[in-house]
Amino acid sequence: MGLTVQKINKTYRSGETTFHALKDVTLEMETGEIAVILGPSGSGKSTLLNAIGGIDQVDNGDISVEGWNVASLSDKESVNYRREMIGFVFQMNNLIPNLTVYENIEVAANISTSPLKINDVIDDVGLSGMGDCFPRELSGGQQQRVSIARAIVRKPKLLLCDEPTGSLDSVTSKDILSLLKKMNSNYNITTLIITHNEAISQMADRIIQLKDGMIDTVTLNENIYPPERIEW
Ligand SMILES: Nc1ncnc2c1ncn2[C@@H]1O[C@H](COP(=O)(O)OP(=O)(O)OP(=O)(O)O)[C@@H](O)[C@H]1O
Repeated sequence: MGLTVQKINKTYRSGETTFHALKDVTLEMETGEIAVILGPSGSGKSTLLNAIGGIDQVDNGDISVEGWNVASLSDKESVNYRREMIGFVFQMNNLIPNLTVYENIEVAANISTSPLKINDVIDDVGLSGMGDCFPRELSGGQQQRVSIARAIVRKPKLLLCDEPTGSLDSVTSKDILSLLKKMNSNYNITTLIITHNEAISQMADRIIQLKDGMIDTVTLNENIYPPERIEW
């Protein structure tokens, strides 16, 4: 079933002015794919991701994610949709500073009916033995690993990443992208990554270029590189 977005429009209004942030955006992804959304600042990348993630409503059009009709969910249904279907990873990891690594992941696990085992996820993201650490004791890359663990523990079907390597150096970025690739393969999670960094598109099955709120191009990538071999 995957993901289908059909002719969605989103306008922001403030006072007299209206800004058309998404214009007839149509795209699709198959289950288990990795797609990258590229585009200049202000082209609508986050608006699109937030609409797909059920954080923000669109004006019209359809969004379907593994059978959920996202554009027509009530507030309560969209809470369930996000809880059952979506994992988010942001540039700023938003970890809770006075909770340990284990507890940060536990908070997310507790809102799921059948989460993964927290210690297994800690191992999966390469933080074995660090469950008792506090975020301030970790590097930026390790903190981002915790936020990926927090997203994964609820077994989402769709992982939405907004500039997941935006504050990391190139070596650490590749590590984080490798981890996202591993999670994508291990759990068959459809993965959508927003980035400013065109190099990241080398690891994606599908490259979506946005321009002025519209889809500029969609390219199916035939030469996929593992993240560690990306030319930065
Ligand atoms: N809440 C809002 N109210 C008014 N305008 C908004 C709002 N959110 C976004 N916009 C506008 O919509 C356009 C698209 O914003 P969006 O954040 O989706 O772009 P982006 O491609 O993700 O940019 P960036 O790469 O800088 O994060 C921008 O021009 C932005 O100013």
